Amino acid sequence: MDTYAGLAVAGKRVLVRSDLNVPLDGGTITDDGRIRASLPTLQALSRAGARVVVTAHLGRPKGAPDPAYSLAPVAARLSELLEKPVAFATDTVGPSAQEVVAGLGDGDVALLENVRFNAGETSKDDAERGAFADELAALADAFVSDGFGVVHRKQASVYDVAQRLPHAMGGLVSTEIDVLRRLTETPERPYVVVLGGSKVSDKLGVIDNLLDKADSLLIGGGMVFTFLAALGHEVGTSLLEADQLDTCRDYLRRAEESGVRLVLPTDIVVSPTFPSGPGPHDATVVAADQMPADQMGLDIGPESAAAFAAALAPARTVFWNGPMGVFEVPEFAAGTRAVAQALTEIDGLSVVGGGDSAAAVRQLGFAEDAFGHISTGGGASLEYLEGKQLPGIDVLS
Ligand SMILES: Nc1ncnc2c1ncn2[C@@H]1O[C@H](COP(=O)(O)OP(=O)(O)O)[C@@H](O)[C@H]1O
Ligand SMILES: O=C(OP(=O)(O)O)[C@H](O)COP(=O)(O)O
Repeated sequence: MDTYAGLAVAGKRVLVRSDLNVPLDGGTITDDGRIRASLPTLQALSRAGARVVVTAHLGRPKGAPDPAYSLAPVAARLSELLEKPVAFATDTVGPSAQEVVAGLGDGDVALLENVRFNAGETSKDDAERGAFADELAALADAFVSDGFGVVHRKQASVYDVAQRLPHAMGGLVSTEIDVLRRLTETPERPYVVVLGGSKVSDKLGVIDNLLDKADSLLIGGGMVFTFLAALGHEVGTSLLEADQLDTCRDYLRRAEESGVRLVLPTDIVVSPTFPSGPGPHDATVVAADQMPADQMGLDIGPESAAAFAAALAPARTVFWNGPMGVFEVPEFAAGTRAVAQALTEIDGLSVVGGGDSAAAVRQLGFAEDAFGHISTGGGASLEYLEGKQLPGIDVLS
């Protein structure tokens, strides 16, 4: 077979946008789930005789090279998992990329350096993004969009490049969409959505639409403190979106009016500083309306974890994005563990979405098949569930 999803790929240079945004500790990958999830598409293309050129991002560098966000460790892991060499270009579209792509034989795989080292990738200016997409497109004859975790981003390697090359949807994106569609069409009720994590400014907005769709919304992680502050409580040095207080008040009012349960934690695990380095770390449980001014909230407390588990027990459909606390550190992992455990016990469809949420359930020792589906995209899943148009999907049709 020399085609992939209807695209002629044999002997062609095929640019694949994957989401290889994995958690790193120093240069060590702490969870390679997203790399594993990218393999079937890359293997299928390679088997079909394509010259596979993978482009991806890591973290949020500021549009210029930054060694802390290099994809070099990812290239090494990708090579191990594919059991074949992966040529690594030390730039994204420059001389190294051009040389690496020119050196590929049929079936070979290369990875380009972090696409977000280029300001054009994430620019809001169409012309600047387009100019960078031109350079990316010049490296290939066709494009496969397989980075589900970024399909909600209107970025050059996701959106603009698809306008410049013959393109197809990758198998990972279509599998993810198939599962999520079940949650939007006829979710069995009660339908509970659990939100947490640290991308608060990105994800607070999704509550707007989810209030019309879910029966209960459970709020944990860094998302909590803007709500607590909106209720007039002290939140110390916790994550806070100070310009979203009115929005949170509006959500609380609408939830009350519409009968949707919007559940906030009643107790919080606090610490004087964000934990770094090996512990033990100072961790104290306080009431959510009595946080000390000089401490930060790093997990939901035990009473809240039990309440969240109880709210999840009758659910027939659950979507969860965003850890309940800084799960990477044992002192602040209990809330995330309790929610994960509750998801494994429901009688219905449980979906965990997001790079860190997926990493959390694996790191905390849960078997992947204990959940209905583990999605590689958190923000992307949430925006899909909201019913939003996703630029990276729309551009393919
Ligand atoms: N209270 C908190 N304060 C700061 N960071 C938090 C808090 N709770 C959770 N986090 C962090 O949120 C991160 C994951 O957030 P996010 O990227 O939104 O999730 P996902 O990748 O699953 O979509 C984790 O690294 C975790 O340590
Ligand atoms: O980690 C990701 O999303 P997620 O944390 O919502 O799962 C994706 O790689 C997208 O990254 P971005 O949110 O920096 O665009």
